[in-house]
Amino acid sequence: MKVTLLGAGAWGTAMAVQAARHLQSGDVCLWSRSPEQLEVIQRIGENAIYLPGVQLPQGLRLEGSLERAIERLSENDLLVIATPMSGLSETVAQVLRIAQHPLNIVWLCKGLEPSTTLLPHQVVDREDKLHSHGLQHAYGALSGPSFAQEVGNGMPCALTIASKSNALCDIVQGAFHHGNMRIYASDDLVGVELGGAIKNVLAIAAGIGDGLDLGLNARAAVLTRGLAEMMRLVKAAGGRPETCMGLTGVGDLILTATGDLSRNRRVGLALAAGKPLPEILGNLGHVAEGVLCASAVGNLATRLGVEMPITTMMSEVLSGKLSPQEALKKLMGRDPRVEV
Ligand SMILES: NC(=O)C1=CN([C@@H]2O[C@H](COP(=O)(O)OP(=O)(O)OC[C@H]3O[C@@H](n4cnc5c(N)ncnc54)[C@H](O)[C@@H]3O)[C@@H](O)[C@H]2O)C=CC1
Ligand SMILES: O=C(CO)COP(=O)(O)O
Repeated sequence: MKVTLLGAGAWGTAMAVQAARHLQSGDVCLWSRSPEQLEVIQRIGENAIYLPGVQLPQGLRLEGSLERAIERLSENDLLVIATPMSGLSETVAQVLRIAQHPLNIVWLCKGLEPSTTLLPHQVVDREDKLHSHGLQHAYGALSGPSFAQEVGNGMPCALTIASKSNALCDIVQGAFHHGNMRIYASDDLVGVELGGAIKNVLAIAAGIGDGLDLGLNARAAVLTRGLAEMMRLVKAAGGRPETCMGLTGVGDLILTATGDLSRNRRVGLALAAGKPLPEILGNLGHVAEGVLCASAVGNLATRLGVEMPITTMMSEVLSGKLSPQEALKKLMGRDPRVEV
């Protein structure tokens, strides 16, 4: 089997390394839009900017031509889009324009499209209608609790592939389920993708709480009530609330909200320390998807008539309308209610 990954950030690189650990030399290809980045990776054998300290396997092929990266794949191979959410629509459109036969396509990004509040699979659907010129591609979202650095270092990890196509789930398992990685299958795209988007916003909230020294009780309250918000929105959007109890919901929420490797949690910690958001994002050097999708999650919730107080407060903090302290006061000042 051949695998091509598009996007050589932290996660694309780590997943390329994971696939290359057991596939044949030359079967895994990592594409980057930046020739300068590829030249450095080639020279030092490491993606030092995005995934420092992880030696890339000799057999991992680096590619600067998008056409070559796509055209090497047959109908039984796998294409992985590893860009942030902001690059998904443009990248999938390019792929569909180049494709000469049906492809198996999965994406790794977590978030919503800010201007439309569409989930990743809905963005892909839209692009498919515009650019697939009659080819029937198979699509899916691969998500779950996974810090790139740990996967790059070969540490144990479990993920979920969500797709309507069982054949695609098998292909994804064939590419990544080996060694220290397990891949579970699901058909709940809405539940899997909304969990991945919302947990990033909640990780910012948990980071703010920890940065303000609000204590472990507060952290448990944010995670539990945040999970309730996630389940409500998933249900209203047509997904299965029980998906939120799995890897891509509570699993990823625990990881991201409590693990200091999380970029989203680190944004929250820095906001609590009073740093301005542009400075925080400038220093991060990576994407923090929760910052970009908090207001889209809030807008979707409003449209579907779902109450999401923690998410809404995060959106107000991130847009500069409220300070973290003011948001806390508002949350704690809410009227008592039944726990649902
Ligand atoms: N880093 C992690 O541990 C994990 C990240 N993810 C998700 O994967 C996605 C990517 O995250 P990271 O790799 O960590 O981000 P990153 O910030 O480390 O790297 C992003 C990469 O994407 C490239 N890129 C951005 N826009 C692009 C476009 N339009 N076309 C081509 N390349 C483009 C950038 O040049 C950069 O190389 C995010 O949605 C993130 O939430 C999911 C699981 C784990
Ligand atoms: O999605 C992730 C872990 O599953 C990575 O989280 P951050 O983007 O917050 O680092």
